[in-house]
Amino acid sequence: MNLTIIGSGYVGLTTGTCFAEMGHHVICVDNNTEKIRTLQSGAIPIYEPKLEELVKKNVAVGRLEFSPSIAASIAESEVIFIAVPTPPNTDGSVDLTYIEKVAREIAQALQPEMGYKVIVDKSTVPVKTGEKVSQTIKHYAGPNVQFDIVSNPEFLREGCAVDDLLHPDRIVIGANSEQAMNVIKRVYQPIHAPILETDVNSAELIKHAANSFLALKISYINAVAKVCEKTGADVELVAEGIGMDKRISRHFLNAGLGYGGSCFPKDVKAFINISRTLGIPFTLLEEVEHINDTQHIHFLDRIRDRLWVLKDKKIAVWGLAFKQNTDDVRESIALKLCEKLCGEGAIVTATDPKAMHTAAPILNPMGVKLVEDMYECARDAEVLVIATEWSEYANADLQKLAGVMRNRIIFDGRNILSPANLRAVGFEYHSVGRPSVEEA
Ligand SMILES: NC(=O)c1ccc[n+]([C@@H]2O[C@H](COP(=O)([O-])OP(=O)(O)OC[C@H]3O[C@@H](n4cnc5c(N)ncnc54)[C@H](O)[C@@H]3O)[C@@H](O)[C@H]2O)c1
Ligand SMILES: O=c1ccn([C@@H]2O[C@H](COP(=O)(O)OP(=O)(O)O[C@H]3O[C@H](CO)[C@@H](O)[C@H](O)[C@H]3O)[C@@H](O)[C@H]2O)c(=O)[nH]1
Repeated sequence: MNLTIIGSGYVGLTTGTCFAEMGHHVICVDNNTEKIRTLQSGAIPIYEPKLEELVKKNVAVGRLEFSPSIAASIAESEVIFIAVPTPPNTDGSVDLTYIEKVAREIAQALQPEMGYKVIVDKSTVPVKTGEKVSQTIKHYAGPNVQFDIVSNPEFLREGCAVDDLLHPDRIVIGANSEQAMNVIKRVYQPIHAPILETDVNSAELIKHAANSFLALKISYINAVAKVCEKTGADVELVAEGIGMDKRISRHFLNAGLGYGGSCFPKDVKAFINISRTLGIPFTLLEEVEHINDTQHIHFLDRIRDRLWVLKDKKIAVWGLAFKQNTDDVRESIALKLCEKLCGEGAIVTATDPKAMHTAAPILNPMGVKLVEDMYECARDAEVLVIATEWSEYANADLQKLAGVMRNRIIFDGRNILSPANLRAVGFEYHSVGRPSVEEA
């Protein structure tokens, strides 16, 4: 099938590439001409495991192309996916100006002689956005243009997007016409996954409800972690114990510094706002957000309790990306922590295996020194803070680390190190919701 993806950012590029891998002919469009030039030159603007080789392979066989023009791409495509940003406004509502602009651009490009088109929203949008997109296209397109709107929310996780796209838990297709439903089912025909067929509104709501529920699990375990800290219980054992119940499951019960990234913070905010606008305040989600907003502050309080005054103390931070296996620092808790440490006058050095270039424009003005090598980053530090769950840090050479630090003190915000191993090397070790290993 011939597909166009409008928006060649994280979702557009990864889904477009995976659609090509599934055998479709895909044109990824973006209005950022610089990005399109980069992609056309063979470079990949984001770090995502397995993506580069798939892009190269599918470009080489002519299944994947990049274009700055919506109009030219739409003419050739049966299905048009929208994957543009839906960022938060200051009041938490969703900024839908990108979606509205694309709807107008599609409308202006559609011609009756092009035949029936399916326009699919892949961006995360408030319930009832599909209706607005449909009205907008009808309003701006000429008469006799035939199209349907479908909602097909995307559930990929950054860092494992390719596997998530090619082996998803489920595919949700929200369509109000059988014809549109059948077209999108053909798009996904090569994928072996259950398909949930819904109306457009339900599909849109599934995405916000799913992300908010996952965020709720994280805030829940982080709240439990605080109780563990006060009582000497171990949150890892508690998570295991509750997660063994299949109705709960162990997934997304990793206590830590809280959730970041381009999705959970904005989507929880959006769902709170959508519910409030509908006259049904979702106070449970307000608490989820509050727990997340205060989680890293509580962690910082614990560092301050240990060092007393942070001013002029050298603190090393391992991890800047919002999670492992990505160079994305959007809403990264690690950066918030760096900002607060700098704000108190600490001398902060930081490192990350992939996200130094994305973090640098934010951290350089704060005075954070970025150091490539993780051990050099920790040299002479009074405290090492682990802020992202990279496997490099989980597998750190503790003897080597002990040799470079001024004090052997670690604050592990992601619970990736083993207290027993740290005790053996003589580290003082503090983590989230687990008993500390005190100074030898
Ligand atoms: N990042 C994720 O992991 C993820 C996962 C699932 C869903 N989503 C949702 O997908 C949507 C896109 O997110 P993203 O992370 O890919 O954003 P992104 O910022 O990485 O990419 C969006 C792209 O759209 C382009 N764009 C904006 N306006 C355009 C226009 N008028 N014409 C053509 N291109 C245009 C931008 O230049 C950018 O390249 C959001 O709604 C997000 O919530 C994101
Ligand atoms: O048990 C956990 C799991 C995750 N996190 C944190 O939660 C954030 C988000 O992690 P993750 O969900 O793995 O990454 P995303 O790429 O943001 O993916 C989420 O957001 C996407 C965008 O909507 C959805 O498509 C995905 O299904 C959803 O998992 C990160 O800061 C993680 O460190 C925890 O603190 N504890």
